[in-house]
Amino acid sequence: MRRAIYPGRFQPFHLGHLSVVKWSLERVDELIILIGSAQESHTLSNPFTAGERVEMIRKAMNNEGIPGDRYYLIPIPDILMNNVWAYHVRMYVPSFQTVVARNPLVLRLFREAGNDILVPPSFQREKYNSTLIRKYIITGEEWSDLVPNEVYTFIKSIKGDERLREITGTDKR
Ligand SMILES: Nc1ncnc2c1ncn2[C@@H]1O[C@H](COP(=O)(O)OP(=O)(O)OP(=O)(O)O)[C@@H](O)[C@H]1O
Ligand SMILES: NC(=O)c1ccc[n+]([C@@H]2O[C@H](COP(=O)(O)O)[C@@H](O)[C@H]2O)c1
Repeated sequence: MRRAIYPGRFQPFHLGHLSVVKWSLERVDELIILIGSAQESHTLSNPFTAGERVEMIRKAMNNEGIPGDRYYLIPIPDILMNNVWAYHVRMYVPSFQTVVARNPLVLRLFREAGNDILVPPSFQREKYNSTLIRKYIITGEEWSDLVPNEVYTFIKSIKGDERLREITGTDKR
């Protein structure tokens, strides 16, 4: 049984992330989706709480028909010491052999800790990246086609778009 871990902040979870998840599940039996920077919320770079990210990802996975026994969703707060982060992560999650990532620091830290690495292809990264989506939410440009439908509906339902505009001072009220 091969289990991999896929770390990200998922602020928000977009169609590129979903493609990475599907790509990974074609190669491993189980995927641990590590929701990083779990302590962060209500900021420009990290508008959503860890719990909200759990919810939006699970809704997207359900809608895709990805069975719940093929993945874990585990939020983990950051720590100050990069050097021991991979070991910190190990403490919170089921055992894994492989790491799925494109983030160079994440790759470096897990490689040094002795893990195998799987680097997914870039799925239209110029379009599917959370920074751009957060920018579109703030400027009012269309972003619904960049995220799974359930993520869009969920963010609207918690007024996450209004939150982001409000904390950046671009809310019209
Ligand atoms: N479109 C994509 N195709 C392939 N990998 C991606 C894509 N978008 C993000 N990733 C990878 O998924 C992991 C988690 O990404 P992350 O949550 O930081 O998303 P992001 O879109 O890069 O967000 P941000 O712009 O806020 O940094 C990283 O390894 C990142 O390189
Ligand atoms: N020292 C640490 O706590 C440490 C080190 C490397 C990555 N991380 C986290 O892993 C996640 C990686 O995801 P991103 O690719 O979205 O940056 C982030 O939440 C990042 O903060 C944490």
